Amino acid sequence: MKNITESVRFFAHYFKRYWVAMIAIVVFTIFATWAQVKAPVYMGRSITELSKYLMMKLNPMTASQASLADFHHALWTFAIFVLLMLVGLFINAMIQSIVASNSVNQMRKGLFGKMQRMTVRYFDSHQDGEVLSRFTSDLDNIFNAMNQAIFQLFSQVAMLVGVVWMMFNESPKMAWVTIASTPVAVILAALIIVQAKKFVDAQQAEVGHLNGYINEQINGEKVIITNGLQEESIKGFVAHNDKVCRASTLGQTWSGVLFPLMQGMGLFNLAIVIFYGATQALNGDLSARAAGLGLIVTFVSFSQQYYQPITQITSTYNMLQLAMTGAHRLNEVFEQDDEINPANGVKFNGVQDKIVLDDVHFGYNEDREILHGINIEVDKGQMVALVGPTGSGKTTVMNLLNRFYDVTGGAVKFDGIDVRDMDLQSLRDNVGIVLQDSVLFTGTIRDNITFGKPDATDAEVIDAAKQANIHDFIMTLEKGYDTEVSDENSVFSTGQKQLLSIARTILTAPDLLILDEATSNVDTVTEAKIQKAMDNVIAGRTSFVIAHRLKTILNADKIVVLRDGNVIEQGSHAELLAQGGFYAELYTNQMVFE
Ligand SMILES: Nc1ncnc2c1ncn2[C@@H]1O[C@H](COP(=O)(O)OP(=O)(O)OP(=O)(O)O)[C@@H](O)[C@H]1O
Repeated sequence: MKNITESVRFFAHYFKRYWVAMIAIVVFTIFATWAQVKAPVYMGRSITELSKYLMMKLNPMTASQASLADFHHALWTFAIFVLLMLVGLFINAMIQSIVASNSVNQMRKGLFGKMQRMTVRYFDSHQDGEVLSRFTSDLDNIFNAMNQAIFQLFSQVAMLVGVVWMMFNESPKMAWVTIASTPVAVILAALIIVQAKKFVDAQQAEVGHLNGYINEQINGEKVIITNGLQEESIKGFVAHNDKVCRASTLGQTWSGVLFPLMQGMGLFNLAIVIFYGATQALNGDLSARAAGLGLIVTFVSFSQQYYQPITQITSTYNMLQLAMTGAHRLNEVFEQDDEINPANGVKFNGVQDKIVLDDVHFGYNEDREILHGINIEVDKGQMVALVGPTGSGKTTVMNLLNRFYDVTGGAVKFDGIDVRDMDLQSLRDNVGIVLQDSVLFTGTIRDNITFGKPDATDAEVIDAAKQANIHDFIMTLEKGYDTEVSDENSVFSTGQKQLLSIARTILTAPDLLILDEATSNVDTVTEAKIQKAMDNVIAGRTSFVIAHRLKTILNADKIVVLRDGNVIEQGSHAELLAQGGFYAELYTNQMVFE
C-alpha cells in the first residue's frame, strides 16, 4: 500500500505539469467510453429492427409495424458511435504518448541534475552499474508502463464503470447475469498474480545478480586473461544465466497464464449470457423475441466490453509493478542529500595567509573513525607533501580540503574561515585537482583541456599544454588539438592522460592545488615529464601533493607523515631525515629499491 501511495505521488508530481493534457485525457476517455458503450445498444437495436422487419415480411398478418428505415437508422447510429469512439481513442493515444515522453524526459533531466548536486559520498558508496540502471531499466519500465498501462488503467476503469451503468440501463436482469462470474475471475486473477509476482521478483533479483557479475567480469577482464581464468569466468556466467532462465520461465509462465485465462473466462461468460438471453427470448411472444434477439446481440458486446478491462488490468499488472519499483528507485535518488552549500557563504578568492587543519576528526561512517585529530598548517604558496603507508588517510585529507566530505570534529580553515561557511562554487573554482586516475571526456583534445574554461583561447590552450609537457606529443598527431578522444581511438597512455589532465588544471589557474601523484606505473621518460609538468603547475601556488615516490617531494616546504589516521611526523625532508623516525626509514627503504 505504501508502494502504491508513493507511486501515485511520484506520477502525480510529473503529470500535474501537464494538467491541461490530463484534463483532455479524462474528457476524451469519458467521451470514447461513452461512445464505446453506446455502440452495442444501437447494434442490438438494428438487429431488433431487422428481425421485426423480417417477421413482418414473412408474416404480413402480424400487427408489428416495422420499416427498413428504422433498421438503417439504428445501423447508422451504431456506425457513428463507433467512429466517435475511434476518434476519441486516437486523440487520447496521441496526448498520452506526448505526456509519457515528456514526463520521462523530465524525469531523466531531473535525475541527471540531481546526480550533479549529490554528494561524493553517494558515488563512493554505489556501484556505477547500479547508478546507471536508474537511467536505463528503471526509466524504460516507467516509460513502457506509461505508454501501455497507466493511462489504459484509467480508461479501462472508466470502461468498466460505463459498461456496468449501460448494462443496468438496458436490462438489469441481463446485467446481473453478465457480472455474475466476476468474483470467480477476480479470485483466480489474484491467486495467479501473487504467484507471478513472487517469481517475477525472483527473476528481477537474478537479472540484477547477473548484471553485477557481467559488470565485475568486464572490469576485471585483464586480470581474468592474465590468470587464464576465462573458462571459470564463463562457468560463473552460465550458473547465473541458468538461474535467470529458471526464474524467468516460472515468472513468465505464471504471468502468461493470466491473459488466456481471463479471455477464457470472458468467453465462458459470453456463453452464459447468450444461453440466458436465448431462454428469455424463446419464452416471449413474437415481438418480445425480436427485442430479445437484439438484447442478446447488445449483451454479447457488453459482455466482451465488461471482460476486456478485467483482462487488460490483470495482464498489465506486471508492467505496473515494474513501474512502481522504478518510481521507488528513482525516489531513492531524489531523496538523497544534496551537497550542503551555506546560504550567504563567504566567497573564496584564494588563500591570502594560510590553510589550517585544526584537530580534524573524520570517518566515512559513524562506526569507524579514519582521521584521529589531524593538525596541519600551511602558509600561502607552500607545497605540502602527504606521505604514509597505504590506507593511512592521505586521500581522505584531500577529500576534506575540497569539501567532498565534512569533518566530524575540528575544522578545515582557509584564512581562518571554516570551509563549511564558504560558498561551495567559489571554493571549487579556486581548487584544482589532478587525480591519480585521469579522466578524459568524449570530444577533442582541445575540448578536454578547456573543460574547466570553455572560453579559453587557442594560445592559452597551447601554453597550458606546453607547461604540461604534452604539446609536442599533441603536434605529432595528425589532427593535433582536434584529435578525438574516444575509446576506440584511444591513443593515450596513462602518463599522457595525466599530462592532459595537468594541462586542464593549469588552464583553470587554480589558487590551491591538490595533486595525487601517479608516477608509479609510467616509464622513466614520462615520469620525468610528469614531474616537470607538476613542478610547473605547482610553481607559485599553495599545493598539497600525495606522494608515493619520496624522491619527487624532496623539495617540498613541508612533509606530513600519516600513519593510521594520525600525523606522526612533520617537517622538511632534511629535518625528518635528521629525526631518524618513520619517514627516514621509509626513505631509506625506497632508496634501496630505486
Ligand atoms: N569512500 C570510503 N568509504 C569508506 N571508507 C573509506 C572510503 N575511502 C577510504 N576509506 C577508508 O579510509 C581509510 C583511508 O583511506 P585513504 O584512501 O585516505 O588512504 P590513502 O592513505 O590515500 O591510501 P593509498 O595510498 O592506498 O591511496 C582506509 O582504511 C579506507 O578503507
